[in-house]
Amino acid sequence: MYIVTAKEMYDIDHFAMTEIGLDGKLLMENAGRAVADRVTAIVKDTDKICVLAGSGNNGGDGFVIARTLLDKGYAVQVLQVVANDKILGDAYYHKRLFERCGGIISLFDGKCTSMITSNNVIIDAIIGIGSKGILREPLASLVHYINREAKKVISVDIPSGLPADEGKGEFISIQADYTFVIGAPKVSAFLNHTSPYYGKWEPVSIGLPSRAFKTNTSRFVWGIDDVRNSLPDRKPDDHKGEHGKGLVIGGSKEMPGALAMSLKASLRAGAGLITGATTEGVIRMLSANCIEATYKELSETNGFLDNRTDVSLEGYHAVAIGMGMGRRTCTGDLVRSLVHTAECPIVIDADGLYHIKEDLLDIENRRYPTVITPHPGEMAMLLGITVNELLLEPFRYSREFAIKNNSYVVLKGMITIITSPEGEQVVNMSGNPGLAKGGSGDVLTGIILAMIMQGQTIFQALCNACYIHGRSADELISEKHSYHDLLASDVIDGLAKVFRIIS
Ligand SMILES: NC(=O)C1=CN([C@@H]2O[C@H](COP(=O)(O)OP(=O)(O)OC[C@H]3O[C@@H](n4cnc5c(N)ncnc54)[C@H](O)[C@@H]3O)[C@@H](O)[C@H]2O)[C@@H](O)CC1
Ligand SMILES: [K+]
Repeated sequence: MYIVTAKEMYDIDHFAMTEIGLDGKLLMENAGRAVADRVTAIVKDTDKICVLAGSGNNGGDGFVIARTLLDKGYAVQVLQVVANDKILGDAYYHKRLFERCGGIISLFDGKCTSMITSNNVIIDAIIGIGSKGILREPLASLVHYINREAKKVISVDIPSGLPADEGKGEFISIQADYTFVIGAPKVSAFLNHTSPYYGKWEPVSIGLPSRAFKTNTSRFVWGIDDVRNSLPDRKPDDHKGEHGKGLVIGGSKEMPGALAMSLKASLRAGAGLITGATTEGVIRMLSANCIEATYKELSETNGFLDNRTDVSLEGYHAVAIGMGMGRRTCTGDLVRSLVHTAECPIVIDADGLYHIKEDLLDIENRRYPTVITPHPGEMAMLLGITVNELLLEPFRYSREFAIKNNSYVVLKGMITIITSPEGEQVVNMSGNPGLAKGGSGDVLTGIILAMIMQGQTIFQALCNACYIHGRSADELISEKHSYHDLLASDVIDGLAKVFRIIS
């Protein structure tokens, strides 16, 4: 499933019409019918439906929906929210079809709000992705009224007034209960501040060819089929070396568990051999608990790693660094020197991110893949901006950082955005609020480390790791756990089921 900006969606429509030859009226017919089909699944035969139709093609979709529902026997009428002379082109064509089928259209006079209260389902086809700036009057007041009074609101393509793109914090929008997105979800369906306006959303296909999407966008949602297609099988004659020898560097006297979580997750996610490099004290605590890992003792100052040991990375296929190591200056020296010298992929997480902020050039100049896995607070810290600024435009900030610093960025959050150094972006939607706990990130880093040693591309490995991590939490919530009690270590145990589902 692709994710589009408004411009990309217009380019896709344009491509379908000019390069493929699909007629705009046909696309509108397909859109309206597909939405009407979904509407019939969520309304009752006895419901009274009011379609609000605006001036553009979104309004045109509304006329098709109204005609289709009328034909199916539903009590449906249209409230046209703009003057007659504003309905033009394909929308006018479909308005006429609706009228000729016996459809009734009322004109919104700025007051006739009884249409909203006397119908129990509102279909919002006021404005789609053509919305510019903040909604003007009288539509702004109408939207406020609907949000206050309407019973069930179903938006067509996007809640009217909501921006399709990121970077816009001020708007007046319909609060939908359901949104049927036309062709592909828009970027705003994935942002913290705009996604709640969609209610439950679902894409509907209108016959736009996949060539049109491939040509015009490079952003998509990673799903289980993508995992199945890219995760390499384990062959009967494989040996442990073929599944990667990974090194996890982290831990301190204050946070020994973070390292344990990454080690165990990495082993459960299929790594061949995993070594934990940490302080003597942490090794003593963990070794009985995580017996499948091996350990390497590093030098320390008062229980925190320092840079006095000469850490050899010879023979390791990938390294993860940062979890539970703390923010002592001596530890920072170790992180920066390893990032500088490691001749293999390196995953930097948690306090490791804090330490690299001082010298991002170390990352930019690396000749081997670098993966950073920040949550929004860490990403904002790396960028020198506020979390609110980041969350207003997470796709743009991630892409700019990844390209500028030649690194893969896994920006964790309600949804996770994975960006390659070339700017390709994937969204992972598995996972749930039960993951908002200490240790979840350490588990994800462990899974990432394992995945990047399994012979997929680094980008696929990151997408698969995020999907698998979130899916484990989803399976656990659907069975025996709740958002409240789920622990990071449960997510490690849940991996067994996810791998069985995938294979
Ligand atoms: N081939 C296509 O382009 C297709 C488009 N489709 C639909 O068409 C929509 C896009 O259509 P349009 O580009 O015509 O645009 P819209 O229908 O989204 O809205 C454009 C209209 O809204 C008005 N408007 C914009 N900003 C406003 C504001 N702040 N306050 C008040 N009025 C404002 C404009 O004056 C314009 O008349 C999509 O969202 C989708 O629903 C579908 O029918 C499928 C095919
Ligand atoms: K709409």
